[in-house]
Amino acid sequence: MSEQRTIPGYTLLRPLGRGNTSLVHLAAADDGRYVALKIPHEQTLKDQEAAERFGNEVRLTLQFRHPHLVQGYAGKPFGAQAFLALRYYPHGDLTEELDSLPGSRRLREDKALRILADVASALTYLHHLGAVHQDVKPHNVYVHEGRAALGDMGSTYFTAQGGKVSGSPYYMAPEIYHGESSSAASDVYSLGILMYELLSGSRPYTGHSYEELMVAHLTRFPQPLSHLNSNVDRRVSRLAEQALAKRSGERPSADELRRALLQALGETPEDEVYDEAPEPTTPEAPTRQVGRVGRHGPAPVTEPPVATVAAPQDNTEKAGRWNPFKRRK
Ligand SMILES: Nc1ncnc2c1ncn2[C@@H]1O[C@H](COP(=O)(O)OP(=O)(O)OP(=O)(O)O)[C@@H](O)[C@H]1O
Repeated sequence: MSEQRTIPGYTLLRPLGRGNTSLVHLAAADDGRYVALKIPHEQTLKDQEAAERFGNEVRLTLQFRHPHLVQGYAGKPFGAQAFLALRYYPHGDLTEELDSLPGSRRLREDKALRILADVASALTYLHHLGAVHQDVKPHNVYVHEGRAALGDMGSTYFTAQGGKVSGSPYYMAPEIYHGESSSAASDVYSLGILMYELLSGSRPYTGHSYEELMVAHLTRFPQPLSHLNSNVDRRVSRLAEQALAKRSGERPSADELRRALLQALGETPEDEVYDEAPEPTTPEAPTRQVGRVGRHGPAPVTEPPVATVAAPQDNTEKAGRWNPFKRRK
């Protein structure tokens, strides 16, 4: 059991949560720092696809560096002592925060706008690097003192290298349901769903099955956000609608959303500046510089991110048709 494994250099203090892939503990590192220590389940290590997904998460989390991505401190992508040490967020993920709200799941506008602007900033960075996240949803957003960070790089890949298409059905763009590849625009669609959810208190599309959700995403149009919440800035409301355009080419970029959200907060959006900031990642391996992109630029990595593979139409599971409803929360 992963619960019984120990990771050298860390003292496990208490469990924080359990996901499909791993168990996460609050742990004290030997240097005194508290971390969220992700340890893959035994089952994850035995299953090649799941193990690669975890390895991908470790490598990309350590490679990327941005104030609104969950920071990785150290990790080991594969093997019996695979782990990922992350910045610890005492309030857990955003789903937990929304669930704990009294009454509705609606955040105060300024708080929601700030979280959304931060996630849009993280996506702007990833898209700038040519990567797609593929799993933007509250479960993968962590908030501390009002500022948000996007986590879970397990499904992330560089579009130039190709990768396995996936997503969570409540947040998945129409073209993904059609079996097309993920893109920056499909991340923007997921961000559009998150905008609706945080600013109106409910998701725009609901359903009890994968098929019902697919029909909703492909054929329905939600009410304008400003009708559901009169406090929402009309430009933000219009952009949220555009982010949910059925055709990917009609959606705004993550950066346009970031700018609109910051303007709605009364701030003057600045260009994101990316300069080089390499730092060691996995201690045990030589490093290779991937690119020069930023103050929030990626750290060196040991090898290319996982993620080769399956063309979208080949994404079949054992039972036949690919059905991410089974896998993702
Ligand atoms: N950095 C963190 N700080 C605090 N709590 C965390 C952190 N990372 C994860 N957790 C807690 O652990 C839970 C499980 O984490 P997560 O969902 O990332 O696991 P996973 O198995 O890798 O994911 P998945 O189910 O998508 O495969 C989260 O829901 C959250 O409660």
